[in-house]
Amino acid sequence: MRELSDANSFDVIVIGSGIGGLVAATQLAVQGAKVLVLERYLIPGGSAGYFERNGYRFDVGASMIFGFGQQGTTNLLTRALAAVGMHLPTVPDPVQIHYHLPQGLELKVHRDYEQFLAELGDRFPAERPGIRQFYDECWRVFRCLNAIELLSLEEPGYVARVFFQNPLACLGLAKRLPLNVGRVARRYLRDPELLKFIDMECYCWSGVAADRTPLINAGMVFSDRHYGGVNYPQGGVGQIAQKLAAGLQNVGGQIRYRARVTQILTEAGTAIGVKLASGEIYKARRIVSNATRWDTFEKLLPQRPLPAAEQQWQQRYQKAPSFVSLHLGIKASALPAATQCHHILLEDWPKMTAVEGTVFVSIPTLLDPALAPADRHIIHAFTPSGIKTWQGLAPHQYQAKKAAIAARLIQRLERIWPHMGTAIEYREVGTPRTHQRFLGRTAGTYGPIPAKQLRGLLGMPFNRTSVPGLYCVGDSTFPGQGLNAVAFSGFACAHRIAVDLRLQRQNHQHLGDRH
Ligand SMILES: NC(=O)c1ccc[n+]([C@@H]2O[C@H](COP(=O)([O-])OP(=O)(O)OC[C@H]3O[C@@H](n4cnc5c(N)ncnc54)[C@H](O)[C@@H]3O)[C@@H](O)[C@H]2O)c1
Ligand SMILES: CC(C)=CCC/C(C)=C/C=C/C(C)=C/C=C/C(C)=C/C=C/C=C(C)/C=C/C=C(C)/C=C/C=C(\C)CCC=C(C)C
Repeated sequence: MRELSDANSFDVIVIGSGIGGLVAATQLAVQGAKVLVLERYLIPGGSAGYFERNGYRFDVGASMIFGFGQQGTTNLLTRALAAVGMHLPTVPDPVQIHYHLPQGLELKVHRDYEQFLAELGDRFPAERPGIRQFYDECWRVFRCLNAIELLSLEEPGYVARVFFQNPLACLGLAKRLPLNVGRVARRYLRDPELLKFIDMECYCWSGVAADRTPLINAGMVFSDRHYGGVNYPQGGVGQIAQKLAAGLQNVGGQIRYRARVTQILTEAGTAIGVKLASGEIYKARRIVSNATRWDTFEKLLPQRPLPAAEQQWQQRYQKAPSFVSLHLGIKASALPAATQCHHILLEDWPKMTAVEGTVFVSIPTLLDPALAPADRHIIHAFTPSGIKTWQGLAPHQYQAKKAAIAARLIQRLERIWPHMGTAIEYREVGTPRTHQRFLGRTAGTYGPIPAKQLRGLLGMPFNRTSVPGLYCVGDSTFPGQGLNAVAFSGFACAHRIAVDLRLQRQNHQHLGDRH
């Protein structure tokens, strides 16, 4: 391989600027590593990106944001930004989700825990004590997490330190790592409709029902929504990545856009660099992939047989379907005054996990009106869809299929907001093909979901891989999907690399201060 100038060699190269990649990059840069982020798209953020049309600023995907609290240790987005001197004002969302479920089950998850329990208890009076016991069990997980420094579980020094500092919290977590929500829910709850509701409470962020959803993750989601709360970043979700990227550059890191990595280069089995579509080569002591595991091992390392650990992982985890996303700009008059920002619609329980079953709706302009022209709102309605049915279509067939699914979605939205259809001023439809193309995620997948019932989070890989020098970050690593979850993965990955590159000792105090 030809000699590279100093400008082309780094301590760490991060492939992709999703939130996972950016958190890893910023954490390493503040510890003095020479970091380069390579992003194939025009702006940073990946699934947490945005696009602008006709005066509307639409979020690409993520919109219900955890991790922006002000206290504890689980407010990882607040911390990641602060580490590079950044702050993002947010707007508190008073209701996490307004559910519209079968048999007229209308329910709001209030930011106030007692108000939520009271509303759920009114619907299932006989289950009041069990409801409290179940959600309190989730709080126990959250309190353990929120009491400890959150870094790499692959680093024995950290695990020993954190255990010594807070043995009860660590034992509490260790005990619950192998558990799924379903088992715990059935311990306290009996009513079949209530158990279906718990399935939906899990499915809408984990992509699977309660039986397959790790309790640790549920502890985060079901408690943080009442603790730090769900908070919408002012200026849109895209601001998180914009600020992280700006912060990265302020602390000496570099980021390049339109820089698609086509290959991870190896020497004697060790990852040593990357090759771009342009033919340019960059080298680094460590390579981090924020692409999904499928893309990393099947596309960026195609010349190698799939490592045994990855084969095993692929048997345990499968690709969650992608989504069809309907982005609308509507006249504000179509929404009644007390409308909430996030909604979930389902008409038949058996369709919960089916393609076009559950509809997710986000109306971020209720929290930040500046995202749309005056007297207008943004509606982002999305529903699961697999890529197969979108492939091999002629352009007119593709357009017709998009129009048909948009019409079906609008009809379903009209059951809640009857004037929606006539209030639409702007419309754009994204499909699994769109997500695959713009996010570089194979089949446009939402991320890995258990292919069968697993032991909680125990099967989820950490950041190191079986290829020396290569690490993964983002939602195909522990603890999975979610911006706050991938932020954790970014902190953990940076920590493991800092130890491997011996950055940690000189900077430990620095990192510790920020935690
Ligand atoms: N909260 C919500 O409402 C919501 C909705 C959708 C998604 N999400 C979350 O967003 C998170 C995604 O975060 P993430 O960090 O794992 O990944 P990501 O997919 O957001 O980011 C990966 C980045 O890598 C880039 N990339 C991929 N391959 C590349 C290559 N070969 N060369 C250069 N760049 C490349 C992509 O363009 C993208 O910017 C998920 O956890 C998901 O759950 C949340
Ligand atoms: C020493 C000993 C003994 C032991 C040790 C133990 C330990 C220490 C352990 C630990 C552990 C840990 C640290 C863990 C961690 C975890 C975490 C951080 C987690 C997190 C999570 C998060 C999550 C899951 C989130 C998620 C979210 C999401 C996904 C969201 C989404 C949403 C959606 C999609 C929806 C939308 C809706 C509408 C629109 C309506």
